[in-house]
This record gives sequence, C-alpha cells and structure tokens, in this order.
Amino acid sequence: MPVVLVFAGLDPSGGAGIAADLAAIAAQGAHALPVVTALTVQDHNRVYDVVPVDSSLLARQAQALIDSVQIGAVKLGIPGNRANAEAIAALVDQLRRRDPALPVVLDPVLASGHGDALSRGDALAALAPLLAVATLVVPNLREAQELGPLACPHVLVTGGHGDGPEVVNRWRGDNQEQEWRWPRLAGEFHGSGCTLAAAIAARLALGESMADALERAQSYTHQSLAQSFAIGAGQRIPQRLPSLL
Ligand SMILES: Cc1ncc(CO)c(N)n1
Repeated sequence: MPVVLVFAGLDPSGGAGIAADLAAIAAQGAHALPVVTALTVQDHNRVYDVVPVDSSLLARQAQALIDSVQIGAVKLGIPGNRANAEAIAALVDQLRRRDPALPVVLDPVLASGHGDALSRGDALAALAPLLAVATLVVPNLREAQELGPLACPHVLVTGGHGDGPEVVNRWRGDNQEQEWRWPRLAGEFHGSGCTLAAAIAARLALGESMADALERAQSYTHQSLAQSFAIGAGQRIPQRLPSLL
C-alpha cells in the first residue's frame, strides 16, 4: 500500500487540515500517516486559536513511523510555528538520505480564507524551512504573491481565490509548464487547498508522474467541491469520499 506521511493541524470541523488529508489520501487508494502539528480552535468559517504541538513530541511521532514504514510521499500542511517547521524539515532531510527522489508536497498556508492566523508567530518565517525541502508547492494566488519567487522544483498556483468564470491553475515544473481551467463553482469551500495538496501527494506516492498526479488530483478536487455539503451557514465542506462522489 502506498503511504503518505502527513504533517498538518487538527481542524475539529473536519473540513480542513489533517481530517481533510486523511479522506483525500484514502480516496486516491493510499494510506495516510497523520502526524498532528497543532490543535486549532475553529469552525468551518473562522479560526479562533492555534496551539502548536511540542516539537520534540512531533519529531518522536514521525520518527517511530520513519523507522518502520516505507514512506512514498510527504504532505506538509500548517507547521503551527517555526520550531515545528524546523523539526519537520530535519525529518524530511533524514527521509531524503534514504530516498533522494521522495516527493514532498507543501500547502503553504499563510492564513485562513478569512485571513485568520494559522500560525503562532510569523507565518512567513515558519514556512521558510518547509519551502527549502518541498519538491512541489501549491500556493493560491494570494499566497503566491506574498511568498514571491519560489525556488522549488515545481509550483502549482491555484486560482480558486480569483474571479471570472473559470478557475485557472498554473504549473511551472523543471522544464514543463501547463495550465488547467475548471468551471468556477458557486459558493466558498473549507479545506479545498488541503484536499488538492493531499490528493497530489497520494498520487505521487502511487508512482504517477507529476503531470498525471496534478491533473487527476485537480479533477478529484473539482468533483469534491461540486458535490460539497453544508454543515451550517457559510463555507461548504468538500465531499471527499469516492463512494459518494
Ligand atoms: C488545521 C488547518 N489547516 C489548514 C487550514 C486551511 O484551510 C485550516 N483552516 N486548518
């Protein structure tokens, strides 16, 4: 079974973060190892607090898995703070010594859709160690602007936060470029970025090429959003279970 090591925060609404990653990865036919980086206080619309997990506990959780499981890809969500990002980067470096081609997908979350903080301290500073180890970064338009030029081998900029009748997602790879256009769906969604990045990581763990993984994960995410459901007023939750898509 292809395995994805996930570092992400717990969103108790079940819409984003590690709960989203688990469902999206399972839906691709891979198995997730969920290492929690932070607990958050949030609902499906707003974030009220972020409490990072102790970085040495985080490292021990991942180390137990690294020592006994064959890991095919890594997905990085929010680290919670800079200390956790540094611990995660060191773990990825260790995995790379074992498998130099290990795919590492980073969702560079700077804030929630509403602009609420998802990091203790400077969110940009907390991302730096993760940007240094990622093979693919998946920023939305706002994050791409704030992060500036990215040195990662692959960047997929998502256009969900733009306007116009189509969502335009742009990939720049080693020596390839591609653009995808998806019909823009009505409504706002909670956890769409997590869904996409996790699905890409799972597909890379399955052994797909970057181009195939990006294409299929976008298609899956689009379907998940098209079949999304409400749990209250405001943002909708993507339907990530394939049997219900
Ligand atoms: C834990 C967590 N990670 C990521 C996001 C971004 O959607 C969120 N709201 N919560």
